[in-house]
Amino acid sequence: MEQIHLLTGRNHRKAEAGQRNNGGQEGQNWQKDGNQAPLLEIENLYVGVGKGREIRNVLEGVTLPIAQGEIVGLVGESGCGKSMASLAILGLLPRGARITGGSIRYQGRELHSLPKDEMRKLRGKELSMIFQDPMTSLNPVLTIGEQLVEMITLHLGIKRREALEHAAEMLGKVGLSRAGMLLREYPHQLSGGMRQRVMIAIALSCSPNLLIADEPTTALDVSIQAQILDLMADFNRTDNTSILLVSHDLGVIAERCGKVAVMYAGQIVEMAATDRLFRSPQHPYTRGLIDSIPSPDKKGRPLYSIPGRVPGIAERGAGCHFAGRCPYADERCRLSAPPPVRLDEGHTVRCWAVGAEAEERRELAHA
Ligand SMILES: Nc1ncnc2c1ncn2[C@@H]1O[C@H](COP(=O)(O)OP(=O)(O)OP(=O)(O)O)[C@@H](O)[C@H]1O
Repeated sequence: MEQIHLLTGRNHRKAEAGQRNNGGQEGQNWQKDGNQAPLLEIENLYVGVGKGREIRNVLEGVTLPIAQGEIVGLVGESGCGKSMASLAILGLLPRGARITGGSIRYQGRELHSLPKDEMRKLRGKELSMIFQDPMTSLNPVLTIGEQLVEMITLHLGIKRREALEHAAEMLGKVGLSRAGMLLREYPHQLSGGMRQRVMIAIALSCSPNLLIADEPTTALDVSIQAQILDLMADFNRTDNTSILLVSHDLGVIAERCGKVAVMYAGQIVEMAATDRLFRSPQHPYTRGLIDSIPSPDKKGRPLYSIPGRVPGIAERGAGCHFAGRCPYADERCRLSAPPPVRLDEGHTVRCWAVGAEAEERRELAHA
C-alpha cells in the first residue's frame, strides 16, 4: 500500500497547491471552518436515460467525496456506471442521458446548474479527463503541438510562443523526449503508450485540480501501464492533483488509491480507505472482486469469477441489485433496496447483512 503512505504527507502542500491553481481566491471558499471540505462532492446523484415514464436510472444515489490531493479509485465490472459517473462530473453525459437528482459540487459550486460557458472554462483548466483510447480524444488531423497549444492558450491566456514552450515542457514532464519534433507530429505517428502520455500532457497542461482517468491504461501493455500510472502518481505528488482513477481492475486500484468506491449496477455499494477495504471488505460484491484478483498464491488454481453478470438498466428490480448473484441473498434483499449504512469513519456499505441492524437481527435469531 505504498500509495497510502504517499498520501499522508500531502495535506500540508494543499495550501500551496491551492494558491498555484486558483490564485488563492476560490480555494478559500471551500475550506469550511478551517477543515478541508472535499474538492468535489457528488451527493445522491441520479442519472437517467429515456423519456417520461420510460426513464431509467443509470446512476442511483451515487455519493462520492474527493478531497484535494486524494487519489480515489472507482471500480466495478463493465456496465456498472463508472463512465456515466465520470462524464456527469464534467457535464459531458451522452445525448439522452441527464442528471435527474442529487448534486455535484466543485469547491462548493453546483456544477450541474453552471451555465455552459462557465462549465467549458472549468473543463480542461480545473477539471480534466483522460480516456481509455487516446485515439478517440486526440484530433487525428492536428499535430500534437497544435492540440497542446490550443488547450494552453485557451485556458491560460498566454501567447502562442510561450504556449509552445509550455507544451514542450509538458511533453518532457510526461517522459517524452525530442519534444521539438513531437510537437510537429500527428497522433497516428506515435505508439499507443506515447499517445496516452500526450493525452496526460494535454490533460495536465493547465494544472487541473482534478484529473478523471477513465480506464487510462486498459488498452496498453503491462509495462507501459505501470509507467502511465507512475506518471499520474508523480503529478499527484508534485502538483497535489486529485485523481479519480476509474478501472474494472481492483488490483490496479489497490496499488494506487487511498480510497476506493466499489460500484455495482449504478450504485456505490461500498466505500472505504483502501487498506480497510482490503482488510475488511463487507459487501459480498467487494469480496467477490477481491477474490478475483490474480495473485502468486492463487497460481495453478482457476481464478474465481463472480457467477452471472451485471443486470442491465431495464433488468434492475426494486431490491438489492446484487441479489441475483449473491450467495447470501434472502427474500428481503430481493424485495427492498438496502440503504447505505455508515460503519465507521469513511466506510459505507449498502447491504442488508451489514451494520448494527443486521447484527441485532442475528443476535435475536441466535437468542
Ligand atoms: N448513451 C447511453 N444511453 C443509454 N444507456 C447507456 C448509454 N451509455 C451507457 N448506457 C448504459 O448505462 C449503464 C452504465 O454504463 P457505463 O458505460 O457508465 O458503465 P461502465 O461501468 O463505465 O462500463 P465500462 O467499464 O464497460 O466502460 C450500462 O447499463 C449501459 O448499458
